[in-house]
Amino acid sequence: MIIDRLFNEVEKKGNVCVGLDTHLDYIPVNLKEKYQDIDEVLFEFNKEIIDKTHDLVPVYKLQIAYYEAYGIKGLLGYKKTIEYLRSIKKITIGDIKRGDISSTAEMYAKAHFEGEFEVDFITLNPYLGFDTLTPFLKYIESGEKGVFVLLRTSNPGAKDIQYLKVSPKDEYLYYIIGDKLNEIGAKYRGSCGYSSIGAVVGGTHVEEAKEIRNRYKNMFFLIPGYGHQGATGKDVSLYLNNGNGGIINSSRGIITAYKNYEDGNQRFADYARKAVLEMKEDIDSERGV
Ligand SMILES: O=C(O)c1cc(=O)[nH]c(=O)n1[C@@H]1O[C@H](COP(=O)(O)O)[C@@H](O)[C@H]1O
Repeated sequence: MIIDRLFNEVEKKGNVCVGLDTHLDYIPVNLKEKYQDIDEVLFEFNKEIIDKTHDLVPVYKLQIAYYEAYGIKGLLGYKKTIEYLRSIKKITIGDIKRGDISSTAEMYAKAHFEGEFEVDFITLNPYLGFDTLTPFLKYIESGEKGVFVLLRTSNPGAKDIQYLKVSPKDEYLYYIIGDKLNEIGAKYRGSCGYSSIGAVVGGTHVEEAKEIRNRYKNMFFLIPGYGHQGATGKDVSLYLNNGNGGIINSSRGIITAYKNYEDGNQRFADYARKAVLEMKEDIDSERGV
């Protein structure tokens, strides 16, 4: 199952997920001048970073908005990047955060679990209801695919809706979502004990971290918020379980790290590697393995 593959990769390479949220402003001018088309610029930047980091990390996440924003050429850059990652056997997450009625969700599943944009995992937004997850289940059942469903996000506005207290137990809304995902996910557990239906839990809020980890023992977490949004190795480690059970995403903190150095424009991928190594060290010193 895909979740066993991810678990095993985390055992070997640690928890860092490189976020390829590639804004054109993040790309050094010298690289932009070298290529004519946006798809080439996006891909070549991503490829250099991938080539310098793939031995250190288990997984890459691409937030699709950064590619959609540049139209068809942008999406071509997305496609080329995921194809490259898959060709070198890296696990890919398409951060698409979709959620819609089931007939439409069926097409989202087809769009991102098959064809030109095929990835191993996608992110989903459950706020239209749990029936929106159904079209993805046949792919998860095949063992090849997995999802990370938004549970409690990293942004300050997470408190506006996700923290509303709801009946019958007067608990935060995100626990209602978590309990249901846990129930649906039980059918899709791999031999590692985790389900291919995972959850997104922002590392920026730590108050309930232990409770969330203990309540959802079989749920694998995608944990964003490290670095630019303020979460530290100590914060995100609270969501891990014996050093596994979660991957920690950093996007700007890795791909724009070069901007802090005088020779960064020429060596952006070296500085991405350095940022990954520092992040790994920070997490490894806290995760208790
Ligand atoms: O689903 C996500 O990945 C996600 C959920 C969340 O709660 N917060 C969050 O920041 N993200 C994504 O994680 C990435 C964070 O980027 P950086 O803040 O640059 O590391 C972006 O791609 C966000 O869209």
